[in-house]
Amino acid sequence: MRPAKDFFRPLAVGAPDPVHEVPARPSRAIHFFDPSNEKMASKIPDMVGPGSGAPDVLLGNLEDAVKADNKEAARAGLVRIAQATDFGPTQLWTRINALDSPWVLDDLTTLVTEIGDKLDVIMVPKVQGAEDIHYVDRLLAQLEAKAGLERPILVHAILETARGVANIEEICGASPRMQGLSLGPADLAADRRMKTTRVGGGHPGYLVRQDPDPQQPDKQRQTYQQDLWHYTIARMVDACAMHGVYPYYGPFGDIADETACEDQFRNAFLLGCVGTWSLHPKQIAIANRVFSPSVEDIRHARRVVAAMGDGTGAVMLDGKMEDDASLKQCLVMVELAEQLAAIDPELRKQYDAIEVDR
Ligand SMILES: CC(=O)SCCNC(=O)CCNC(=O)[C@H](O)C(C)(C)COP(=O)(O)OP(=O)(O)OC[C@H]1O[C@@H](n2cnc3c(N)ncnc32)[C@H](O)[C@@H]1OP(=O)(O)O
Ligand SMILES: O=CC(=O)O
Ligand SMILES: [Mg+2]
Repeated sequence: MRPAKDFFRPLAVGAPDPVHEVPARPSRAIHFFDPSNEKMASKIPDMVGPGSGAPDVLLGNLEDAVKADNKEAARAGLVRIAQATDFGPTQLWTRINALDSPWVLDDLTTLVTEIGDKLDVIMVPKVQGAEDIHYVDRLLAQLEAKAGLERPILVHAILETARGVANIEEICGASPRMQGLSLGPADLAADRRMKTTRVGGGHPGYLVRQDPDPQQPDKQRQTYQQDLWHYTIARMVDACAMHGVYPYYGPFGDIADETACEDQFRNAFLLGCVGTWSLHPKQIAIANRVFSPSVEDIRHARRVVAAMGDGTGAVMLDGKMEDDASLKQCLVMVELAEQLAAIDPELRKQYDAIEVDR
């Protein structure tokens, strides 16, 4: 661990100063694309915001899902797209190859020196502990200095190994570059020897069953499917909140099952995640819908804010007690709505039309 006095010092001479607080930029949908897939790549310039259908983040993926033979083409494709595109309010992220792969060094050196001024966040897969973040941190500082960048590129870790989960707090606090964490349910399931073969989502076998009725022992008992990812997401949310970084759900691989995708995203939103991945264009609308507070929630939150006056004491609203703590819950919603309204004109219209009565 670096001592506190050195934590915010640049790790290379000439590198930009680290940020002291991670900027709270909306990132409801982190939309993955394969820059080596020409058809997919050709759609990216038209997916840039502002606009309600746009993802908040476009992510050029270089790791899993890109064929080994296409790794170099993907890297070069991302450089081409980034140089040719004005991303406006949309963030540009990339997912580099794993730190033990033969491609990652070239990913970092090429991307930072060629398009470092366009890249907001680098997603690092299969992070095992703080040592992985320290490696990337120093290398990025050296490359930023070489490229003459004026702002630091942030780092996002994917949580997809048991060791990564065990080291979650030290990963979140490893560097001022840490922007957030995503759940990697496919790799994590494999690493933990879980028995689901799905990419995210539930499993019908993971359930609890209603107790037997002693009066009717043969009666069919209700079962309730449980969320396989609850424990991991809850840990992520706490570790991220503790370190002032942001938690995200990850991939939902059953592209056809939009209902279950929405449910999984909503569970993550309710628990504290700020966004999720979108693998297919139709998942963008789901993510944008789920990770934007509803008009009803914002109306209620604003009513509580208005009713609470100076923010202390207790009041009754619609038969329910509101106080300093519930006011803080409501302010989380109101602040998120303000950030989203700044980049999403349709949401702004909806939130602006809310009338607040006592
Ligand atoms: C476990 C993990 O690591 S998850 C993260 C890694 N995985 C990924 O990044 C996967 C990204 N997504 C994909 O590769 C694809 O969406 C697939 C393979 C899931 C499905 O692809 P397809 O079968 O081509 O989907 P589909 O036929 O519905 O595509 C419809 C259109 O959307 C385009 N499209 C599909 N996915 C994307 C995307 N992610 N971004 C932009 N456009 C896309 C297709 O090119 C197609 O264009 P067309 O209408 O001009 O023909
Ligand atoms: O990279 C994502 C995963 O689920 O694995
Ligand atoms: Mg993975």
